[in-house]
Amino acid sequence: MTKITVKGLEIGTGAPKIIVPLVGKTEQDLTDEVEFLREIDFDVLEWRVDHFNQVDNIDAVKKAAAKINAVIGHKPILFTFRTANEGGVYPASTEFYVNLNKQMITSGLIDFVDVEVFIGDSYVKEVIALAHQNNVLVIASNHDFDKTPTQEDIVSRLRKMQDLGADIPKIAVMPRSTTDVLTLLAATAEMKEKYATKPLITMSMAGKGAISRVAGETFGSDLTFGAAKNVSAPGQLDVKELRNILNVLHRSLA
Ligand SMILES: O=C1C[C@@](O)(C(=O)O)C[C@@H](O)[C@@H]1O
Repeated sequence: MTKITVKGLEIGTGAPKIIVPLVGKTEQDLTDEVEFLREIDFDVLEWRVDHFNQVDNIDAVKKAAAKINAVIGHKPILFTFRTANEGGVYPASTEFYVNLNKQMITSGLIDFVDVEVFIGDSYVKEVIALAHQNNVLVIASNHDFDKTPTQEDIVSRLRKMQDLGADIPKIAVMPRSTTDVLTLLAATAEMKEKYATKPLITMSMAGKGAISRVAGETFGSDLTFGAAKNVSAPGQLDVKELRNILNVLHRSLA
């Protein structure tokens, strides 16, 4: 498995790295949240731009990204527009989505971009190619807020992302039962042991799935999302507690 190093952060070795989402609505909210994050121990910042009230104004998006970068730019920054189909808050066309991502990829302000794999293979390939030309890494993603697909289906989605050229495949699914949580963990382990050539991110959401957000080093998920101020999905743990649990588990595995 290849590890990835971004801004000195090694992904794919040791305890899972922590991504903290930023979900401010206004430029002021974002500024306040980012200031607050200065003092927080985390590894990657995710800007969930679909929450931003000026997301339809590319100049405003770039201006906000520059402000975020000025404060947190020593850490990797992940730019994510989550579509409404997959749990985001701003309904947008595919053209809007692709254009926004392309504009940000060439802005020099981000390290990672999140691309939803089911937006269409040709769009995904186009965005990945542009990202790689601009030294931006791609997290390909898929979210099911309703259910947990079968183990086979989860593995096949992760493999598809990897085959399309993503640097990190990611899937988030909703459990309806404890067995669903096991399905996600089993799919993660299968992907990791049999197919993965890249770091992975997987999680089972909500309270029932929270165990999957701390168990990545055992099962094969290399990054995990934790909340500093606000959660961006159900089941995210407090970032400080999350770091403690990850470290405790890491020590037991060493
Ligand atoms: O894809 C993900 C994972 C996530 O949905 C979670 O369950 O932690 C949170 C989102 O902000 C992020 O983009």
